[in-house]
Amino acid sequence: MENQRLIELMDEVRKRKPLLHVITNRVAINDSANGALAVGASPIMAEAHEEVAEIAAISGALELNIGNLTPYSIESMRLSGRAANKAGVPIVLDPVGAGATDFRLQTVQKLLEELDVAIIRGNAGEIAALAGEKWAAKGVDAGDGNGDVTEMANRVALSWNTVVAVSGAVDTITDGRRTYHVKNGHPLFPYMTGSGCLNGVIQAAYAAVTSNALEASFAASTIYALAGQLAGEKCAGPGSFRQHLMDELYLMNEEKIQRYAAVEDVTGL
Ligand SMILES: Nc1ncnc2c1ncn2[C@@H]1O[C@H](COP(=O)(O)OP(=O)(O)O)[C@@H](O)[C@H]1O
Ligand SMILES: Cc1ncsc1CCOP(=O)(O)O
Ligand SMILES: [Mg+2]
Repeated sequence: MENQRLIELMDEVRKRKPLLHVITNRVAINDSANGALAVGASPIMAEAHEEVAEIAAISGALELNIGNLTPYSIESMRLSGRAANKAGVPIVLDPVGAGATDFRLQTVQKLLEELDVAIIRGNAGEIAALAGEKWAAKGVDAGDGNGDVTEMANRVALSWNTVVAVSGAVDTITDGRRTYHVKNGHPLFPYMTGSGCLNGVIQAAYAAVTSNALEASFAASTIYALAGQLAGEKCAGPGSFRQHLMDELYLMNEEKIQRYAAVEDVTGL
């Protein structure tokens, strides 16, 4: 995918300011809302059963994040997800900690069976859990494993007919046929809790402006990782990284993308 297309999509998000319906965990909720605003989207965090279907149906995209699951929030996800599917609103799912407990994994599998999900975004441990691979995930963190991340991502994408974005030092984005790597990023990212969750919200912002989920996910992954890279170069530790990340998302522009985006089409390699 050409850098020019990334830039067009970035401009489109800023121009259209899509409404994003986000159901997320209480750790990441504030940074997720601020990051959505920084890229030009308009977030609403809502999980009351009385209103979620209505909000999902009028949104540009719906993001479901299972970081703090409760029976109540699971029902919020089902109700909003069904309304989104009915209205043709794309859904992004972040399977936070899917490798940590059976409850999380089973909830994700049930959501995927019931809903048509455009993008699954997770770290390697979470995608390995969905692929049924052995992997030493560590709570909500990626942990360690020997599996081939690209192969696992392709498999998960094909089984659920979706796009999979695996984050890490290198991000892998695939629909099971075409696969991209994004090499931007910064080692401070894993020190900011909720940075993966915010990535998911930005995937939703881009999914709201194109019906091509693969290009949405690739653009969101690249712009987010690059913003983090530029933020990391300006700061000393996790506290100021968070502030600089918000600034760099807001300040992202054509020149930075043309100069620094480190992406590769690895299809068939
Ligand atoms: N070691 C790393 N080096 C550079 N960038 C990273 C590294 N780990 C994660 N990232 C970046 O951090 C962002 C959040 O991803 P990640 O930390 O994997 O999510 P999660 O918080 O869900 O585990 C992604 O954009 C990814 O590119
Ligand atoms: C620490 C924690 N515990 C439950 S959700 C959560 C946040 C996880 O965020 P991320 O996946 O973005 O690191
Ligand atoms: Mg995560």
